[in-house]
Amino acid sequence: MTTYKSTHPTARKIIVIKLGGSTLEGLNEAFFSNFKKMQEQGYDIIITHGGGPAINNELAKQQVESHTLNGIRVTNESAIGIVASTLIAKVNPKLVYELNKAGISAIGLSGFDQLLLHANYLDKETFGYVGEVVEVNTQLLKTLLSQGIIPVIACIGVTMDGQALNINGDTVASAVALAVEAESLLLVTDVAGIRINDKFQTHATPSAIEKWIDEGHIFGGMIPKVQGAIQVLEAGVPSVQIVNDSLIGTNILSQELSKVE
Ligand SMILES: Nc1ncnc2c1ncn2[C@@H]1O[C@H](COP(=O)(O)OP(=O)(O)O)[C@@H](O)[C@H]1O
Ligand SMILES: CC(=O)N[C@@H](CCC(=O)OP(=O)(O)O)C(=O)O
Repeated sequence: MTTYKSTHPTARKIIVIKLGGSTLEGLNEAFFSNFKKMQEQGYDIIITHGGGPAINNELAKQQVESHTLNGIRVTNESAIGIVASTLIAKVNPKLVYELNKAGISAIGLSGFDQLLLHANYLDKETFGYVGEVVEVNTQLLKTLLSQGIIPVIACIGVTMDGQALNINGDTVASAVALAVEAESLLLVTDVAGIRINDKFQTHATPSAIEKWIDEGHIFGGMIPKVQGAIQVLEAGVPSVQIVNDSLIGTNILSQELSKVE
């Protein structure tokens, strides 16, 4: 079993919460009040977000083609500008506004801010302008957290020569959770966790997840979620959950729970 040993200098533990684009329109003050409770319980919160539906709308409006491969958007030269401007100039400020209105001190960021998400091309031939995270500027995040400010991160990375790259929101959430040695990663989406044969799973192990992907029970946007979840769990983040906006969902466990009679 992997043991988790934090080298984080502050006593407060960090929860990384990823808000899926599928959920952003429906979030309300009741949901945001969960964040206040977490802060009162002594947790620092970092929010990352996607924006798949907003990006789809904008691409359609501008008649730019895009498709996904295993939940990752193949992003051509015309699409990257639209993806970046939708996430950074529309989705991110709207969410930051809602948070501040709900009394939560939040600041909007993308990978460009103090090289927050330094990225390289994932595989330019296959995916185009899609990134993988090379390094997260954890110092910037910790500085904001120490002031009681919640960083709200749009999933756009930047190369060393200033090219914006599209990174899946779940991948960014996992990279940030790993980098800050989070206590917990919450992936908030539009379903109550992983559903297999019409049954939502309360827990899932990496081996079961791999089987479900192979059998086609897990597909599309759920793939980067479970892959990120397994990666961070194996690297020592103690708790990873895929949940809906009532925070009901699947706990991803590093190994099978022993059966309770
Ligand atoms: N086994 C599964 N259980 C639940 N949802 C699944 C599963 N496989 C694929 N999905 C799909 O994944 C979607 C969530 O991913 P996505 O649309 O990318 O959401 P988000 O915008 O929150 O990242 C669900 O709405 C569902 O259509
Ligand atoms: C490379 C890649 O797939 N990027 C995603 C980024 C947005 C995202 O992840 O949005 P959700 O949270 O709604 O899934 C995209 O272009 O849709």
